[in-house]
Amino acid sequence: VPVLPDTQALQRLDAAHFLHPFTDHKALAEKGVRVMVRGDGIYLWDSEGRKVLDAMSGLWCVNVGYGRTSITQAVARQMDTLPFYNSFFNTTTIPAVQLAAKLARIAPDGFRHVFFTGSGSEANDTNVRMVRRYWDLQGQPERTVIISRHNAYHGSTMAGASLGGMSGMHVQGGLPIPGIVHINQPSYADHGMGMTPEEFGVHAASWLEERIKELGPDKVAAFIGEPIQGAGGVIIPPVTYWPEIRRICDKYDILLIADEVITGFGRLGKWFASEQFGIGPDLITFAKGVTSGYVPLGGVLVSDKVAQVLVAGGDFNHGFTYSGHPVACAAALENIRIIEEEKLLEQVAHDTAPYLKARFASLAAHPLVGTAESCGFVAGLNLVRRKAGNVHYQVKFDPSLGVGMICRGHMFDNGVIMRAVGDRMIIAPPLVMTRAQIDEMVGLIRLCLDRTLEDLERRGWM
Ligand SMILES: Cc1ncc(COP(=O)(O)O)c(CNc2cccc(C(=O)O)c2)c1O
Repeated sequence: VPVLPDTQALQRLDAAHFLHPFTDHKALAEKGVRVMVRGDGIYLWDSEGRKVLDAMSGLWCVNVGYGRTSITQAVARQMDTLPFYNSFFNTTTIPAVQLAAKLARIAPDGFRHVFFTGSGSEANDTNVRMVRRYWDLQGQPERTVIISRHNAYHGSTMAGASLGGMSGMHVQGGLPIPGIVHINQPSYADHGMGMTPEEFGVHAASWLEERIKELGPDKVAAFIGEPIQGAGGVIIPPVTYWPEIRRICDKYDILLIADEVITGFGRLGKWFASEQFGIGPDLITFAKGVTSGYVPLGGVLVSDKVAQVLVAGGDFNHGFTYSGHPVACAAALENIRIIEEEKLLEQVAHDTAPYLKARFASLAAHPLVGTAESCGFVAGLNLVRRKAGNVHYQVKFDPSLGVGMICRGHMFDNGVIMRAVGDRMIIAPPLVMTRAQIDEMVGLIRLCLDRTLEDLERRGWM
């Protein structure tokens, strides 16, 4: 039996030296950080030997599951041969070339070029500079504004956080940077009262046209959106939304960026979600699932429409030390090979995502659950004080009660990891999950919902 590390010693060192992302460090130091030690398949073990089902795939990213030694071997081989070389100054490396060619093959039609970065945020920063360069080369340099949505998540760099619509991020650091504006999000539950979902999808897309007219079409460079909003709480737009967005972008000749950092690489049963949502993007952001998180990698798939202008325009003065990092690209190549060899796209699309949909939807019967929806291997439910057949008449908890975080605490204590966004509980499980494991996960979630209900009743909040 492996010797368990000294958790307390690690917690003390962590509290003394490690500034975590999006974290209240005083609160964390009091509670003590949880030290994750090992992963295998869909399970994780912490430094106390506790096993937990990782229904969040790390951070939406471990698509092929933990413990893939073939990725380890591919990475080790590349590290032994050439651990790093850059793609500046007319040089390249074999894995970077092979991955670029592979991505061109699996990308939607009309995408034959890729710009590599180290993360999704850097990929969205690349998008901002690329679309502005595109319009400059097109003789319309005043087209600089990018429109995004409230409650979107596009990263944490200055441009990534500005493209995002999280007010809690904007108030820290004087964001958004100039030239980035937001329209409302296509959340039927929050804004669709009195309309059918289909009517609402068209209505929500009309907010884009309104904003374009306000700004002046000749000032707008691009619109960016996640096919489904992830970190915003799994907001699945009505089917009429994206085709209408595409129509409006075409009408005003505005570039369309699909941020597929979460939805890419099989999470919705296809390499990319853009096709099934009818987005027809000009640029596609990717990261996370491209390597299943084993090594950091991100990038932008660039359509022929944009690439030909960029290539004809001479130097594009942008890029990063790790753009096309050979070890990250080697990890991605093996990750993609696993997805292909195990036919994970087909398995998710035709077997396990439909199964997950039915099992997850059964949670809507729970007294605490308002709605429970899924799209591929992303799913979200909302915790409500009073259920109602119509989502607009459900009674929410006072957000200050932090019911979502209470529920998440019960999840971890009972061996499953879910993400809480306000009072919405989210899963994005590894694509390798079997039907039996889906049953196990949904059973654990139901148990935790019961524990949460008991907890809230004890507090007198129901
Ligand atoms: C759609 C989207 N776009 C860009 C990014 C930024 O990628 P990087 O983090 O690699 O720079 C993301 C990342 N998404 C993300 C990152 C961190 C936390 C959570 C959460 O749900 O708590 C979500 C994302 O979800």
